[in-house]
Amino acid sequence: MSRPNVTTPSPPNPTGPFSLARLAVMRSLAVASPHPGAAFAARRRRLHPSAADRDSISQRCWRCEKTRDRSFGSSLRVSHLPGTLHRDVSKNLLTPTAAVSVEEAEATADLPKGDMWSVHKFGGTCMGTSQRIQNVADIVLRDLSERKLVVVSAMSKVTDMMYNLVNKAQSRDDSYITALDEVFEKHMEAAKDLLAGEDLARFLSQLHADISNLKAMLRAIYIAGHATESFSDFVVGHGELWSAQMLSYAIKKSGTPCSWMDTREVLVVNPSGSNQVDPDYLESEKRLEQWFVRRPAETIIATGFIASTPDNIPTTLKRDGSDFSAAIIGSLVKARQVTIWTDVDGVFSADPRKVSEAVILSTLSYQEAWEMSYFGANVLHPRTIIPVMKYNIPIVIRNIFNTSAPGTMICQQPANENGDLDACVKAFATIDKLALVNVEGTGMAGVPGTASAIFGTVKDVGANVIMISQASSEHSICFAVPEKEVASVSAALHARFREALAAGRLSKVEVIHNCSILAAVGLRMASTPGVSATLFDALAKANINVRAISQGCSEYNITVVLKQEDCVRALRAAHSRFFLSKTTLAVGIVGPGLIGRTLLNQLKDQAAVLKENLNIDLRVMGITGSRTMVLSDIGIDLTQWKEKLQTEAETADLDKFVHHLSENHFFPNRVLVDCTADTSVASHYYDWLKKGIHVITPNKKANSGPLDRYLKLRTLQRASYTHYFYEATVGAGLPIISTLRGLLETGDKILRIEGIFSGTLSYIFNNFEGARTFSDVVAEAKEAGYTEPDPRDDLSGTDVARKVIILARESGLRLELSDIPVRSLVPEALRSCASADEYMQKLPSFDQDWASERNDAEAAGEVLRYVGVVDVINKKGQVELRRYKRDHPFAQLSGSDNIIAFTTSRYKEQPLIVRGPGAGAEVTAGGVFSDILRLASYLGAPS
Ligand SMILES: NC(=O)c1ccc[n+]([C@@H]2O[C@H](COP(=O)([O-])OP(=O)(O)OC[C@H]3O[C@@H](n4cnc5c(N)ncnc54)[C@H](O)[C@@H]3O)[C@@H](O)[C@H]2O)c1
Ligand SMILES: N[C@@H](CCO)C(=O)O
Ligand code: NA
Repeated sequence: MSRPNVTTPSPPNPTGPFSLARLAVMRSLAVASPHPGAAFAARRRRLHPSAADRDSISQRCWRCEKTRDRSFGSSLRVSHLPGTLHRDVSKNLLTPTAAVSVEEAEATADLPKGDMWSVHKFGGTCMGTSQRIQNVADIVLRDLSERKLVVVSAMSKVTDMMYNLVNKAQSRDDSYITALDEVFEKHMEAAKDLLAGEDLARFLSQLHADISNLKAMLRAIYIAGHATESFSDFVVGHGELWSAQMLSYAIKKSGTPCSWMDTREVLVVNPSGSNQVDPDYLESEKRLEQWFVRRPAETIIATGFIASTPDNIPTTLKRDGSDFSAAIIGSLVKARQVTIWTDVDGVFSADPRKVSEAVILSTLSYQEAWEMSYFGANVLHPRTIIPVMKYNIPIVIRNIFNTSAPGTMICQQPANENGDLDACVKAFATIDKLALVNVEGTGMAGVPGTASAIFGTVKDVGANVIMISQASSEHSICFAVPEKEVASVSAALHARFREALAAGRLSKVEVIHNCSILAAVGLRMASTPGVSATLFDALAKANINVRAISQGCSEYNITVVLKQEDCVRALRAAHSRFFLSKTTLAVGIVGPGLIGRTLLNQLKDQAAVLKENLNIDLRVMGITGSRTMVLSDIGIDLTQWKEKLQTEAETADLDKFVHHLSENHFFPNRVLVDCTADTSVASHYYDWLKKGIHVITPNKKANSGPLDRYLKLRTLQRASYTHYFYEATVGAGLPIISTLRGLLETGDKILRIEGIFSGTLSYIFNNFEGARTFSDVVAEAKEAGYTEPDPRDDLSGTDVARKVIILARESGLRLELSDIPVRSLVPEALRSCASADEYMQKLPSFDQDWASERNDAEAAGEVLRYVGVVDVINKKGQVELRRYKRDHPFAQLSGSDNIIAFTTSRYKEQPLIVRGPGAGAEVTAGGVFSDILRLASYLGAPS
């Protein structure tokens, strides 16, 4: 395939189509001249190949790059890539020719993609300095596409500097002259850094010429005290002219042929009201074709932002104009891809300033990008998407400062491989500072024209309606408008409906201030059940009230209106539900003692597995002891929690701790794990549950405390969707509570629960043999971590009594702790010991008493066992030291084993027995951990 002729950048052309002189005539010719003005036409004639010239031109379609090396005038027709809708360039520009032969068509049908155009756009930041321009040149050179069209903005800040020149001149501030000097300096410095030799000389000569033209024009503006829009656009557009030329020289420097394009020669747009323009694609296409004939180049640097009217008056594409230029040009050349280079890694799933865990989206559909840009996500202006969408040209947003990031591709809907709900919602966005207007009344239902009257009134005050919702009962219609417009909207509605309000046909026109919108955006929400349920569930769990809802039947967007103060929390809750692991739990650990720290270590070891296998994301947001606490917004690094509790700790404050957890709605599900033995901590469960915080604990104090409190707690918990789990309070990790619940919930009748409920006392009596002393064995049990923080709680039987109470209440008995007769193993003399240590020190003096009690039992072929009984039939509980024959199951235990026998209607002859270690750090923490996972599963984690 032969190469087209390539032209070098055009020499400075002070009398070119958009010179100062030209601008002046253009205005006078504007109406008379239906085609590019006289100078442009002359230049075109000059550049247009004559028949003789054309003989030497390699004919090449400028879009699909099919090339024909034929002399002009011979049979020539270009075949185009399938599906690219290309027009035959030869038809438009060259002599009509015979149809292409079949062989020719076949030979050209499958041109590789790389043969097509790649369009890039580099914004002002990318073009900020000479070094950055060089970087842009390098990126362009690295793109191996055969044809490259690069759209550039002015160097950063230059557009503002240029507008400033105009403003100064028209307000007769003669500092415009020094300001223009600054513009000159900036470009001269950059060019000197970047270029050398002849290229530099050419550029500087052009720059000089442009600056002196601008000076004259600004002078005219200064004298007139006024600049028309086209004058202003003419001045401002120079930033792009200079940056495009500099880049094109920089690329040429590396030996790669390159042309620059003044897009005012090509892009034709019509003004279309409120600071917008509509491209004239047909005319632009025609002019682009002409441009290519004149300057067929492989790499073209085009000016962004600027264009001209059909009458060749310079204009701009307005806001985000360079993106728009790239999209229009991309669609004109049917580019393979349009890459928009910017300073972010791509489009985020939510505003990263509000959601620190927002992720970069790898793909977005055109519609999604469109929706996102509406919501102010700094993606692309919606109009940028329209031109490329028509031809399914992907737009890729990439970070010039991080070229390793793949960016976000905006393209036709990519396949949803796994049908996940989270693949349906692509992103979340919010709009603040809104007010809801609610028009309500019985006179609206079935009355055609009410909506029209309402919105006609809103239109008359020029307010922008952001969202509308009307339930099908038609008794009310509500809509959101910007807060700053609501006063006039409300006043206008009151005036418009004065009579209806007076007559009672309308009951109110109400304004709800301080609202925000949260929108979930995703093309695949359409026809996917469960998306809105998941969204609203996430909001409900975060305790967020929804004021209004709107979803169009296109289903690209679900919009909810909420209180502005809830908006960020709502955004985070929704985002984490869809974008983080399926079940995300914010955990607060109270009491990092033996059980608490063992649990933290287990969480640390298992977190990755849970995330990977069960989609459960556990984040420990805070750890508090009785003196210090450490808090985190995203989750404490569990490999370092101990150090953090020392180095980053603050004074413990349980209220603050709970507030931190409940107010952090980054994670919608929150659980407090009480690993203390503290009654006062347990007394907070009610409030925590009320706040929507789940509670998990091995602490027996709440369930064995005053009956009325216990009942209140259970009633609240049953009436809410908040969970309270306490498996480890009885038998540590053994499934005691869950077994009992299983029996009860399936309709079994509990008759009696009897067993050894104390790991400590089990250990003591299992090991209190031979020459061993009682006090030694107690010390061992304490050392092994079986005892309560104060071992007297075990020895006194209180711990067992608490467990008996817990099971009794679970079985429906309404007993108080004081209703349970308990045989205490703490000698009377030691009950008043001030501390556990003092008790442990004095204990040996009672070893002899214990030895004789044990010996008595042994002599009878029996062992001592400390048992608890829940007698459901007689509604009683009891805790005592009993003697059992050596062959009794209770006599067969070892270590800290618990054994619990459930005698029920179904398990009457043989009780259901659960046996195993019932105390100790690992098994207890494991029991607490499994409650956490039970909670996760209640909250929706997969089983
Ligand atoms: N050890 C076991 O085998 C076992 C088995 C089942 C249940 N339990 C229960 O587990 C809980 C913890 O037992 P442990 O052995 O880890 O006790 P521990 O004394 O080692 O730990 C308790 C921790 O809680 C802290 N704490 C106390 N009051 C606090 C408060 N108001 N605020 C914050 N922190 C406070 C303490 O400073 C300590 O760090 C107890 O309720 C116990 O009954 C223990
Ligand atoms: N101290 C208790 C811990 C388990 O609740 C025991 O020994 O059984
Ligand atoms: Na248990």
